[in-house]
Amino acid sequence: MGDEDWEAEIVKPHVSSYVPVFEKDKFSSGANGDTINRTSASSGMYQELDDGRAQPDHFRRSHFASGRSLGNRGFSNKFEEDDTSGFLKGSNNDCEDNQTQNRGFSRRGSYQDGNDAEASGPSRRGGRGGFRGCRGGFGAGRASNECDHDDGVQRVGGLFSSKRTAVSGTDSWKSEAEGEAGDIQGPKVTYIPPPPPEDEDSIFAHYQTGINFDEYDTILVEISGHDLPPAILTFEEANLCQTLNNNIAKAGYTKLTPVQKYSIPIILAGRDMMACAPTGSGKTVAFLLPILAYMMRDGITASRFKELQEPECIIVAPTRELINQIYLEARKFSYGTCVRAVVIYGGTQLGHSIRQIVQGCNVLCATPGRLMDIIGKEKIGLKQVKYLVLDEADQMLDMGFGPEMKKLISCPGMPTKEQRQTLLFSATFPEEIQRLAGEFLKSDYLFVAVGQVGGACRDVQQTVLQVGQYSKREKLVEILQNTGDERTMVFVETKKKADFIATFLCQEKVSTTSIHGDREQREREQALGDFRCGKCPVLVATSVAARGLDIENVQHVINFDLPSTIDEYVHRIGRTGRCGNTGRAISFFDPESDNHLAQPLVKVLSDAQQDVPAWLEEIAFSTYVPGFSGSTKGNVFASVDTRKNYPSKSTLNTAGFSSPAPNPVDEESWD
Ligand SMILES: Nc1ncnc2c1ncn2[C@@H]1O[C@H](COP(=O)(O)OP(=O)(O)OP(=O)(O)O)[C@@H](O)[C@H]1O
Repeated sequence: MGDEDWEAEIVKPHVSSYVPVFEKDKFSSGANGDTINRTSASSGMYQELDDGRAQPDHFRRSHFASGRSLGNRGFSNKFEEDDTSGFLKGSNNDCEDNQTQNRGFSRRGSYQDGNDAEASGPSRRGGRGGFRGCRGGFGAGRASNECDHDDGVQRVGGLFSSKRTAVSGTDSWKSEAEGEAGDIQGPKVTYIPPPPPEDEDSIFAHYQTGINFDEYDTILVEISGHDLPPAILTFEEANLCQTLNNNIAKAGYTKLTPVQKYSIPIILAGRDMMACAPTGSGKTVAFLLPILAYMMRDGITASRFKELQEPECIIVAPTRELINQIYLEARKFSYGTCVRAVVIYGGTQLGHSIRQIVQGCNVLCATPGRLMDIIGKEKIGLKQVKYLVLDEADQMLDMGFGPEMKKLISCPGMPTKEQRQTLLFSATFPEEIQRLAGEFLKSDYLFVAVGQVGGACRDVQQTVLQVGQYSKREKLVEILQNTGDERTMVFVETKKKADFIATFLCQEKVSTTSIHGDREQREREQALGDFRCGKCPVLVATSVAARGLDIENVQHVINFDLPSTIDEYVHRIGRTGRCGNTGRAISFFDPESDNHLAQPLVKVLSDAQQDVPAWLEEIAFSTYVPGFSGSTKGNVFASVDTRKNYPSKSTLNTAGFSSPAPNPVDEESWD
């Protein structure tokens, strides 16, 4: 049975006016004649919204579970399953591929931008068949990822939703919001995210570094390029202004992480760079601090009286939640200064974004779609851009976002790469993407690799279990029974499956919420909030939550479905084991669909000194994967810098590294 059938089980396909799917105790899907029985406890999995759309009610009652009693576990008493499939069937019509999404209704009737796809159509399926698992496989990333291609339009089956949030009456930008949909027929997006708390305690709230924080010093760092500025070992050596130092102290930072030791002086020296460092090792601060330091040094101040706001720094990231998180970090470290950070992202009212900008904007944090919208509306000028930061840069440059990024750098007014500083950060950098980056970076950029390029965070204990797709739910419940109230992210392949698994877990009395691209922005933020605060200790997510999110106390990541690429695997499991804390990742490996990942998975596991199951090694060695050449053993770099003829230097980033790094001009000392 294909994914489409899987997804169909919770879908009332192509309904334009909602008929409760589980109106009767017994739902006959018709097409296949399979039946779903439900107990009264599971009644009303879907609720009708006042705009006629169906809403899975785990969203409403995701906190209903008193504790996490899983006593009622096992789903045989809930569903009658097809013996052979283990999955409930509905109509086969509702496959979630790009074509379908581009044309018609998804389950909730929301019309989905084809770009915002996970398991996106042909390329995704094709990826299963061919080799896409190895990092370095061009095009392996974006096509299978769910990100935020924001055009600001909430598409609802070609109809305007009747359920709208009121726009404030005296909204001078209302006309802009009206125009948000542009040429595309669709309702305007009116969601205005609540402002973040303003009190100092909230701004500087942070979590503790973990027991392995000092272990970062033992990671090998490799830098390549000419004229490397010396690394710094302490915050003091960065010579930041007093306000920044105060903010660093309030944030609870006492010691630099390796990527910070190298990136801060490189950026302060005005160099372009590409930095690859493990998930959770502090890349955000590595670029924010030197940028803010520059702004402080140059006396940059935000002015709400300027007609045209011209930010000095633009930061882009692939998802709304991630860019918001980066913004909160920027706000934290610019606290008490005259530098103003602003965040804009899709799924929110365009007028709101514009209002934020006109109040003064030095650091503009944006998702690509919203950024291009704002630029198109001439609400910001680009002439002053001194810093362009691409976080999750490999994703920002791949097939999905690459064209938009190219448009950005060729926008009228945007300084050329020679005139601006461009900074690329990620935990993964496939070689092909590194080559594409040349268009964005000055030719003498520096490449910093902390640990192995694309390697997994060593603080995550990785386990791979062989689980066929029909046993996955049972296994999931079994694992969650043992994790108690610990925060767990469960990654699945598709948006529909995310809904289904979340609903299923709610039925099993596990407080669960979900995040994926079919949910409205308000719901996404609510879900993340409920997960962060522990109200819902389980978050079922698609790849939209795979990268960058920094959530305290995520102890577990479960790959219910493995992703199509190894790079995404590395990002997903990196939601735990952050900042020196330890975490666990359990992945369900289904030999029916995941064999293409076996080789890169073995490599990632062994490089991170994790146990590699014998069965996985067997599959890896029996599966021919063209193009995969990575060693499966040893502590070698997979790839560092795709440029040839650039000197590189490896150094142990030890705590006892008490003098500045060797004179970088002395290239011989690098080898
Ligand atoms: N020097 C430091 N001391 C203490 N905590 C730090 C330090 N640097 C960063 N952190 C904290 O570590 C956490 C992870 O940082 P960050 O989100 O920047 O990681 P990242 O490398 O960007 O991860 P990812 O690859 O997943 O995006 C954050 O909570 C951040 O505040």
